[in-house]
Amino acid sequence: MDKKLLIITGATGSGKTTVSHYLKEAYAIPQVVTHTTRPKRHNEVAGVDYYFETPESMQAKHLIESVTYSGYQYGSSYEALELAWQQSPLISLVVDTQGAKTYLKTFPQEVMVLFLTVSAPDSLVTRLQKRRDSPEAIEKRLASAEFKRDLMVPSELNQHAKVIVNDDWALTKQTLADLIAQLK
Ligand SMILES: Nc1nc2c(ncn2[C@@H]2O[C@H](COP(=O)(O)OP(=O)(O)O)[C@@H](O)[C@H]2O)c(=O)[nH]1
Ligand SMILES: Nc1ncnc2c1ncn2[C@@H]1O[C@H](COP(=O)(O)OP(=O)(O)O)[C@@H](O)[C@H]1O
Repeated sequence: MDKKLLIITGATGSGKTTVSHYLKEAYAIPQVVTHTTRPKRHNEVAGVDYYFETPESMQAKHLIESVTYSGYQYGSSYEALELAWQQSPLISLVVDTQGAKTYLKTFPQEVMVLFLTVSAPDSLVTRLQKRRDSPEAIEKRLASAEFKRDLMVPSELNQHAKVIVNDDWALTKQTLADLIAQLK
C-alpha cells in the first residue's frame, strides 16, 4: 500500500480525538503525536496524546507547520510523522483547519482530509463539559477566533474534505468502516 495520511480536522468537541483513537484501536492506524504548549488535561498522557512543551522546547523542534490556537502553540514534527509511517503506511493526524490546508499543499498525493462536524453546534459545549474541560478553558476556547473559524469547512478544503457529521457514534463508526475499506 502507498503511504497515506488521514488528516482529521474540525471544531473543538466535534470528535477528532475520539475518531483518531478509534482508528488506532479498531484498525491499527497509528497516530502522529504533535507538540503543544497547552497544559495537559486530566486524562491525557504525555508522549501519547501530545508532547507537552514549553515555549522554549517548542522552538527547538523541526516542525512541518505550527499554529497558535486559543492562545497556545501547536505543531507537528517531521520526526513524529516518520515515526508513524515506520509503523504503517496508513496513519492519522489531528490538526486544526489551518494545519489541514498546509498538509494538503505539502503532501497532495498522500493526504485525505476528514472534516468532523455536528448538526447542532450547542452540543459541542455539552461535550466539552462531559470531557471535564474546566469552565474557564471552555469559555476561552469558545471565545477564540479559531473555534469559530473551524466550525465550517474552509473553502480551500471544500473539494478535498470528506465531511462526517458526528452526531451519532454508531453511524460515524459505519462511515469510517466504509472509508477504510476503500483505502485498503
Ligand atoms: N495545525 C496544527 N493543529 C494542531 C496540532 N496539534 C493539535 N492541533 C489542533 O489544535 C486544536 C486544539 O487542540 P486541543 O487543545 O487538543 O483541543 P481540542 O480540539 O478541544 O481537543 C485542535 O484543532 C487540534 O486539532 C498541530 O500539530 N498542528
Ligand atoms: N458521536 C458522539 N456522540 C456523543 N459524544 C461524542 C461523540 N463523539 C465524541 N464524543 C464525546 O465528545 C467529547 C469531545 O470529543 P473529542 O474527541 O475530545 O473532540 P475533539 O478532539 O474534536 O475536541 C468527548 O467527551 C467524546 O467522548
